Amino acid sequence: MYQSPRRLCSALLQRDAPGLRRLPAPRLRRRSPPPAIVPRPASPRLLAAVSAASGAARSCSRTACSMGNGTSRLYSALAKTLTSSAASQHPEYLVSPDPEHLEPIDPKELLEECRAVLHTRPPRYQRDFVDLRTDCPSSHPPIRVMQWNILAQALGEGKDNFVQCPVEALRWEERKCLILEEILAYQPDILCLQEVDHYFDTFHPLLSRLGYQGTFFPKPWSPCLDVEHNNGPDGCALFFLQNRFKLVNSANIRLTAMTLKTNQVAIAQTLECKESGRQFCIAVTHLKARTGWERFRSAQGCDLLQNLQNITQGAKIPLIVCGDFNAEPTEEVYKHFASSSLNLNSAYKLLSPDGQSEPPYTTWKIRTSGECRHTLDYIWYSKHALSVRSALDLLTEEQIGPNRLPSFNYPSDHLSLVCDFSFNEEPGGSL
Ligand SMILES: NC(=O)C1=CN([C@@H]2O[C@H](COP(=O)(O)OP(=O)(O)OC[C@H]3O[C@@H](n4cnc5c(N)ncnc54)[C@H](OP(=O)(O)O)[C@@H]3O)[C@@H](O)[C@H]2O)C=CC1
Ligand SMILES: [Mg+2]
Repeated sequence: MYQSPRRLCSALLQRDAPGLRRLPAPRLRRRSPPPAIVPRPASPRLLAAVSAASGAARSCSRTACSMGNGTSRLYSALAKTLTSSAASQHPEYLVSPDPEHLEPIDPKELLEECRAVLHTRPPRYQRDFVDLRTDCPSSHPPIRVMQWNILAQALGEGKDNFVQCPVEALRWEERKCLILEEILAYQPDILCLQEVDHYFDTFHPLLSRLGYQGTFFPKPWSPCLDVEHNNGPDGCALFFLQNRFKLVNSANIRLTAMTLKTNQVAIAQTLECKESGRQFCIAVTHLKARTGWERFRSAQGCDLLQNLQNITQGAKIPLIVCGDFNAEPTEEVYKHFASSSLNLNSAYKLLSPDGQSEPPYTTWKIRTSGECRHTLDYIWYSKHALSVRSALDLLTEEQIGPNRLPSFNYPSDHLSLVCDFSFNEEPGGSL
């Protein structure tokens, strides 16, 4: 019998964890790329669970481990016992446990449990933070932002055609742990995700119990819904740590293109830092994919910029925009963002020697049509109000490997981007 979901839930039942505790900080370095690996040590007391999970995983057929089973159903069952009877009238993917009724999870414990589930996988690669500090002393801790298209489970299994990726590498019960491991390794204060099709059964309950407040906005006609055994629509999700920020306002935006409503969405939230009292706006989006849709993406980008102009009161409130723009830096939508009156810069350009070039790739996969290596994901920020203190380096080509992504040791076809921001000292013009 497949037992790993039950073992994973053991952290959920813990009663003595005081909330999110910082794990040892990842190493910081200055522009030196040793391709190190991070072993996944299994603690002795977890060995029984590890062997049960791996044995079950080995014997689990693709059908038996399809989306929405195991942990998903367990969480949904839990939710139905904890929330009002009205919840049971909704489809399974809309049922969410009430975090008020759930105990906090110790992130170290959850990380250990993820690593136990993943112990048969190849080791995780080390990525280092590159120190980008200029002369911006700040008395407050930085704000760590993670941008990541995590790959919708339904699209990965049913539509994306990653021809070099074995189906076993995509099994949700393990891929979920790879995603959580990445989040727990970098401990972002703010998490901006695309292609989330396990919000209600996985990310919302778990991240709530790690201290995050979450918002989800599904695509109106998610392509996930075309896939058999799907787990509901995919969409954008935004999480922030409740002990660091207070929500001031929140907007779910359905993007338009030339006045037409489109299938793409964004979430924009104004947050107030509890330490400094300073406000900023954080937005997440996922623009229309595929070649031939460049003008459509450009129009969606213009609509998003217009919305953000209003929300930031004409750039008075500092802004961070995370997204899978599905556009190379040569595209019109990129140019709109780079030249907007919102005064934005793209954080990952700062990793280049001259600070002017985007990285060579943020997604790398092999489809039936061939190899697709592109820079599509960005973290934009108000350059007058914010500074990037450090950024997480990308995986190297050697680390990504010949079969590209996703793989047994990386769960998505897109790399996560992570930056530490601080407010510039002069408050003139910013709230
Ligand atoms: N019922 C209805 O009336 C409607 C239904 N739909 C459904 O939505 C789908 C399109 O939705 P839309 O939001 O425009 O989707 P997009 O074209 O934006 O792509 C959807 C997803 O497919 C991935 N993708 C990109 N390129 C490829 C590729 N070459 N092969 C496989 N997957 C790829 C994208 O991933 P990434 O971003 O990582 O590249 C993205 O997450 C339709 O196929 C239909 O199923 C849409 C509108 C109306
Ligand atoms: Mg995709």
